[in-house]
Amino acid sequence: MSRKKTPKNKGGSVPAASTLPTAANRSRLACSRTARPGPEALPKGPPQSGRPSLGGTGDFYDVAFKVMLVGDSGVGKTCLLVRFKDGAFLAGTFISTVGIDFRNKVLDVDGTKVKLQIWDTAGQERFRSVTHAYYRDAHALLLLYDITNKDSFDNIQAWLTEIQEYAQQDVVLMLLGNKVDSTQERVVKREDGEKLAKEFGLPFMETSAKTGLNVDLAFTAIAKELKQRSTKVPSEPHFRLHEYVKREGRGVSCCRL
Ligand SMILES: Nc1nc2c(ncn2[C@@H]2O[C@H](COP(=O)(O)OP(=O)(O)OP(=O)(O)O)[C@@H](O)[C@H]2O)c(=O)[nH]1
Ligand SMILES: [Mg+2]
Repeated sequence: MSRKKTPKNKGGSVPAASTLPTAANRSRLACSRTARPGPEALPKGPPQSGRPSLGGTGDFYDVAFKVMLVGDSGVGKTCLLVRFKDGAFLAGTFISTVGIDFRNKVLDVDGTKVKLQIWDTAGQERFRSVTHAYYRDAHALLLLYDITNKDSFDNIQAWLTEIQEYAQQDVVLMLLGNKVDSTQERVVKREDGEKLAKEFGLPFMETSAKTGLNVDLAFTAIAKELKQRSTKVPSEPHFRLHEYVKREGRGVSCCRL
């Protein structure tokens, strides 16, 4: 497998650099405190499918995939991405994402460099039409709710309907119950999350962008699944996403908070 390198500050042929948020806007992507790009900085259209020529940071990679973070406003999508990309949690005033933005991260999956282009969408209703356009090119979706916010959990079914309507049929989907560090404020039981996930046949984990619990695991699991789907090496043992997540996912009681 030949290894690709995307030039710095230059998108690959697809999507065109002009359709992507600028580097300046990307650097402003941060959880809670940072300013978000205004509507004028939004990509003009959805990125086209095609790999491995995604816009990038200059990292070498073998295969590349687009992952989207979706869910109600305030569930912690931006924080989850910042935790995964930078290993940080910036508590403070909540600044809602405007439109859509992305970050890249390359993971080593059993010797294969897997590049994830992770799209952080705005949960607010008024940006739905913008984000809908991006669903069809997504290879994977992380659907989040907030364990301290019942509405965000109740809205998961509506999100699934939306996903069914706009995403590819074979999109890899995972349900995440975020903010598991907030034990006092919990209103959605872990079992309820598990039950819902089972009902829809989804892998499920509880996460915390604040402590980092299961954050790397969620993205790694997605990367493993996507890599397997794209490379299909017969000698490699079959990767089973549900089992992996169940086996590797850690409960809140076992971890530092
Ligand atoms: N305790 C706790 N707070 C979190 C966690 N993740 C996010 N938050 C807080 O929740 C608020 C919303 O987080 P964001 O990541 O900006 O939410 P979002 O889903 O990106 O929201 P939109 O951009 O409006 O769609 C912020 O105040 C964060 O500090 C978490 O894991 N634990
Ligand atoms: Mg956000």
